[in-house]
Amino acid sequence: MSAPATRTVEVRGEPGYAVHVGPDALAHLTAHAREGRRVLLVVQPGRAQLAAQAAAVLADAGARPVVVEVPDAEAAKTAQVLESLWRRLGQEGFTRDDLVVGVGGGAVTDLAGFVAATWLRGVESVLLPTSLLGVVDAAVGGKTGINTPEGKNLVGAFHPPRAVLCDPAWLASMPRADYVSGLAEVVKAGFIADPVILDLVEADPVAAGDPTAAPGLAVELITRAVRVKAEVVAADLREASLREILNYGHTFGHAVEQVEDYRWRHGDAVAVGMVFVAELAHRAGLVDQALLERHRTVLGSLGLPTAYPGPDRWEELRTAMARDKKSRGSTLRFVALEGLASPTRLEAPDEALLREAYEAVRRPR
Ligand SMILES: NC(=O)c1ccc[n+]([C@@H]2O[C@H](COP(=O)([O-])OP(=O)(O)OC[C@H]3O[C@@H](n4cnc5c(N)ncnc54)[C@H](O)[C@@H]3O)[C@@H](O)[C@H]2O)c1
Ligand SMILES: O=C(O)C(=O)C[C@@H](O)[C@H](O)[C@H](O)COP(=O)(O)O
Ligand SMILES: [Zn+2]
Repeated sequence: MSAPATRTVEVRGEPGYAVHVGPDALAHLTAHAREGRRVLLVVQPGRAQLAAQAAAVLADAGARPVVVEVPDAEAAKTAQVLESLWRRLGQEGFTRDDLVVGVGGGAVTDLAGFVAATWLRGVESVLLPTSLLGVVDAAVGGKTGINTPEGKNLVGAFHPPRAVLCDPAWLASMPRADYVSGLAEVVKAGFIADPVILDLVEADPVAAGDPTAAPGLAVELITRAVRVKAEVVAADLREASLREILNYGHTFGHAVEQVEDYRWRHGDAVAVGMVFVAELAHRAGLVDQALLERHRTVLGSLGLPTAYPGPDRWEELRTAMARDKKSRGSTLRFVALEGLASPTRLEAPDEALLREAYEAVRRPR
């Protein structure tokens, strides 16, 4: 089977940047290596081989790479880890001309991006996402940050990278459940803006869930989702309004993650969140029965959860939703659809409808 060609999605901005997806992605790192340029590679455990390849590309072009491994997953997104990276940059004498490169999943690209945003009030970053969620979501769009004991992503900055590079072959080692969870964000892009994504998944959900067996489909789905995000963040980097559509399914999804003490995968929670808000929008007269059911069939065909059964946790979920970043005062605000690829806001929905939507996602189908 021949490897798919590398595709490039441009993210417009000042400055803009490119997202390269395909087998030649790593070669684009050379464009960011200058003679003598110091480069801090912030690396997730397990990604040392890729980091070594990236360091070699940089060194061959005359740059001076420094490789630092950070703790795995959310343990990387702490003030302590951030401080240790600032100290290292100081010890190595990094200046404003130098570069930070993140190698790993979304946790590391968030951290590396925030180190770059804060060192000397901002140096350049290049991100090498190695998870599906990383390439279609976390690494693109300029949101960087860390967690505090009070919650996720509470400290951060908008600091777009200078490039995002991903060879889908890097994703092959991902556990299947994590890959499928990342597909929830791809499906989200389908519902809010690009229905071809839904058609592709519906045509062959097995292939869509297997980047090794179907690398061409993986590149197609990834670049389509990246294009949706690129268009949105180019128009509204700081989430003044339009960018909120990327939060489709996240109001209920974030609440499930919180109530479940973050034991649920993010994409799994977003999948149930999309079904919840589709149920809500259906009851509000915005979404017809066919579009509602399409949520269940597309997500379910990939093996994503479409229900949140179990004991009644409505009060906890309702409280968690009120703390959503999109809330204003005590008013709940949802991103909903008023038709396929036609996102809108659903503000202060009737409490009875909210409860009905919850009961609908409590019942497994
Ligand atoms: N900035 C944004 O806009 C944005 C958007 C979405 C998510 N995020 C953030 O991204 C993070 C979630 O990203 P994630 O799902 O990539 O999680 P993650 O970075 O924690 O990675 C999940 C696990 O997968 C492993 N992993 C990574 N690449 C792998 C590979 N190729 N093979 C095998 N294992 C691999 C990691 O080591 C980790 O154990 C969260 O912190 C979230 O807040 C940010
Ligand atoms: O990039 C965005 O904007 C998003 O909303 C993308 C989401 O999929 C993602 O989960 C993001 O981390 C949510 O951001 P946050 O503002 O809730 O931290
Ligand atoms: Zn998300």
